[in-house]
Amino acid sequence: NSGEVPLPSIYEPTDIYLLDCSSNDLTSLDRTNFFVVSKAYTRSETEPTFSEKPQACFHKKQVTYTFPVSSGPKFLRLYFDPIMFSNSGFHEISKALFSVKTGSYTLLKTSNSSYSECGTSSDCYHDRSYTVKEFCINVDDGQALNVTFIPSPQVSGAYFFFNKIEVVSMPSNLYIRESVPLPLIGELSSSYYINNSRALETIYRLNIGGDLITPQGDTGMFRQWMPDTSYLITDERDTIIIDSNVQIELSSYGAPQPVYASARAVSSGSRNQDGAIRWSLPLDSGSFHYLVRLHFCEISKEINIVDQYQRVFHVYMKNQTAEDHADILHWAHGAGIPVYRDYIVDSSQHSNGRTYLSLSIENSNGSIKTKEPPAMLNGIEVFKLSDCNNSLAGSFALGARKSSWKHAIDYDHGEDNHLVKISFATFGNVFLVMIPIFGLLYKVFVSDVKQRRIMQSQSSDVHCKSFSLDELKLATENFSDDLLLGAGGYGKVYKGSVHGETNNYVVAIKRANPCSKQGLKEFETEILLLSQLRHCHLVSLIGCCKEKNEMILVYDYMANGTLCDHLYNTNKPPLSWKRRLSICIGAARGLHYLHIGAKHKIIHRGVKSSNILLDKDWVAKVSDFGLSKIGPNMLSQSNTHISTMVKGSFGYLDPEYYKRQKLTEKSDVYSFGVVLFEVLCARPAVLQATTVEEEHEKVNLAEWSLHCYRSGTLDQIIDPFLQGKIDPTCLMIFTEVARKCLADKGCERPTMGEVLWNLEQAWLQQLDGETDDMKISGELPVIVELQNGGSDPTPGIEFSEIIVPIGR
Ligand SMILES: Nc1ncnc2c1ncn2[C@@H]1O[C@H](COP(=O)(O)OP(=O)(O)OP(=O)(O)O)[C@@H](O)[C@H]1O
Repeated sequence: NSGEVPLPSIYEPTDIYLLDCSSNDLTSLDRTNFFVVSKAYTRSETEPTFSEKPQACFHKKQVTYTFPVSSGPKFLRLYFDPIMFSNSGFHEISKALFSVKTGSYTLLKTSNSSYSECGTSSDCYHDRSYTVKEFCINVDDGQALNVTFIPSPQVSGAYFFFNKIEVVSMPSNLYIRESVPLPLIGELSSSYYINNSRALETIYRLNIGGDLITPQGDTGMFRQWMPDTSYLITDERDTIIIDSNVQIELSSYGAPQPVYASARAVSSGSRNQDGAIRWSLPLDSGSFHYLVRLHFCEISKEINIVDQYQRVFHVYMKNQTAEDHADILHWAHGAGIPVYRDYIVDSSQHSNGRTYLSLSIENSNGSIKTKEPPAMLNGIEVFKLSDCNNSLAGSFALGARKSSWKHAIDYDHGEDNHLVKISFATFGNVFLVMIPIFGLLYKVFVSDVKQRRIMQSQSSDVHCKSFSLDELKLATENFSDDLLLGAGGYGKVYKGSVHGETNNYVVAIKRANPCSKQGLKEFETEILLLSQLRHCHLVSLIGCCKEKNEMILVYDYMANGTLCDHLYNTNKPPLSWKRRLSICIGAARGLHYLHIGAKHKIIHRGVKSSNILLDKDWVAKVSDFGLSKIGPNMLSQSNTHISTMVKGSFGYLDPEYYKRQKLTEKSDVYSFGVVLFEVLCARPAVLQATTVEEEHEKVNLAEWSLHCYRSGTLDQIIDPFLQGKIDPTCLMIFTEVARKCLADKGCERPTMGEVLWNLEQAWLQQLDGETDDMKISGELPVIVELQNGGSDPTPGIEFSEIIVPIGR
């Protein structure tokens, strides 16, 4: 996991292209046609100066720019300056709503909130630094690099703009090293592989303990390295900068010499006694994996391999051990030789719903009073990896400069728990404010700010196509009963067909019953919430209609209906165990995402097997968010929020929530435990009332399965169809986690992340334990991309994109 190939210190890119909209070469900014950029460009020492002319390319139509590059990995850099652009008087910035794609990858998507930090205010105008989005894309043999800008089809008058596009080739294997197993933080026993089909987005590139390194100072690829001070949680005065007193031998293009020539180390005079340095790097909300590269170089002459006086320390990420015995000399085989180590971090696993990467280095004896040289670090790079939908799009601020580094509210760990650090890096300036504040005040402050932000972001981020009533009448043959898929508390659901850009698409259309108690407010909550969520295991909302008092929601059509349709009271063939398990894993992923992966913590409150839908490939999608609660302040139950959960989901209801009105994400865990037993036993959560006295205890599945578990008779209630088909260890793990989900007290139940992990372990056991007979039982391959990085030989069908390419 370290790169040490000797190479010349400056890389010479085979391709360098710059499409610069401020250049005089572009006489017409209003280009309608696809065009090819063929001008090779060499970066000058200084950034080009800008004329008074408008300096952006923009259009209301989709435009593709083609770069005729050689095959291999490329840096693609997109430069945006909305202020400079909008001040030229050409366009209303709020309509600059667009996405950018290359090949099958969605690189970014703007929303109104992208411009909210400084909008078109003249305060921002003085700053000429761009927001730069940098991606690493692999171009296949014989292909060109196509960059497509797509104005939002939902907003009339939407247009795209950019100021520059830069394409620079990079050495192969620089970031994506296909066959190299990378440790997954939190799951160090498992390895993670990144292959060339993944696109990367640079989130951070920091010169730890050093100054800004401009693109011209890089090893030939024009990467910019920022100082780390904005992300430092430890007081800078408790760290020391060590400068090199050895010759540095660059052995790869990993980082330029100045990154290695200085490092930040734990100060022996630190007022913190814990001998650690901590950084906190905000990450995009959403469920992404990140590649974290740490650069090290031993730069003290005194430390050499034979000497006992060695520098050995710990590295932690997300409060988990990344390196127990970081030994730079040992890794690099000498002083002055740079080395890097790569790690994978899963942002959806963050505790408490925070999306940031906490990183710390710590002296090996955990103290500042060490005789050994202190822990040190030279550089950090962090890349977001494209997700299962080939998307990198996350929150994207263009109004604020250094977008990904917009602001971070975080608090230190360990002894400094009372310290709140708020860093605002906007408009090119960095303000660091250290506010000593006690826990309670912190909570009130953060929850208040969050609550307001949630409301603001909710209203600004809505991307939901508006359908006319006529369109939906046409789609459903005037809401014909022949097209009825089902009915729920909200109203009837119809199968329908709507027009996309090129084809017709099948959708599910949910029309509110005028008598439904789920009123306008709840209808809007569902739209606001679902339109911001996108995950392979959540059903996708495509659009809505609010015309003539109608409230209609349009979703992706799930061809295989609900999970419960396949478990009981059905003529459908029973599902195999592996299919059931893979459905449970998918649904657990969806819920796990809601709890900690989404922008704000969301409690579903309506988890049940009829709200787990199955698409044509049997991928599970959690649906029905009408009851969901969002945000940090979920304990305060609003009377206006109709709780059909209480009415409609008897059998799934968390006893703690029911008795004490205490709603936490563990209520979803309870309900999911009931679903797990439904899946295992193929019976409903609640049986129809029985007249046979001794059968009463069987009515409620949760109670009955716990009773059977305790009395050791669980095997008697398992679906007979599954007899002999479940690996015993798999069954043990499955029942154990299902049982724990049903614990009386929320605090004794596992988190959704733990449930997911256990189900994945059960899956692995099932695969391991399968006899040949089981394997040839006519089963379709069921695919699970394991959270722990375990690779499946036939990846690909577990995840699907939004099926209908309209709407969001
Ligand atoms: N996206 C979809 N694709 C296919 N069928 C769907 C879709 N959404 C809902 N259905 C069908 O419509 C039925 C009713 O769904 P709905 O979500 O309104 O109610 P529910 O979840 O069953 O009940 P409640 O709203 O009371 O919780 C479902 O049981 C399912 O059969």
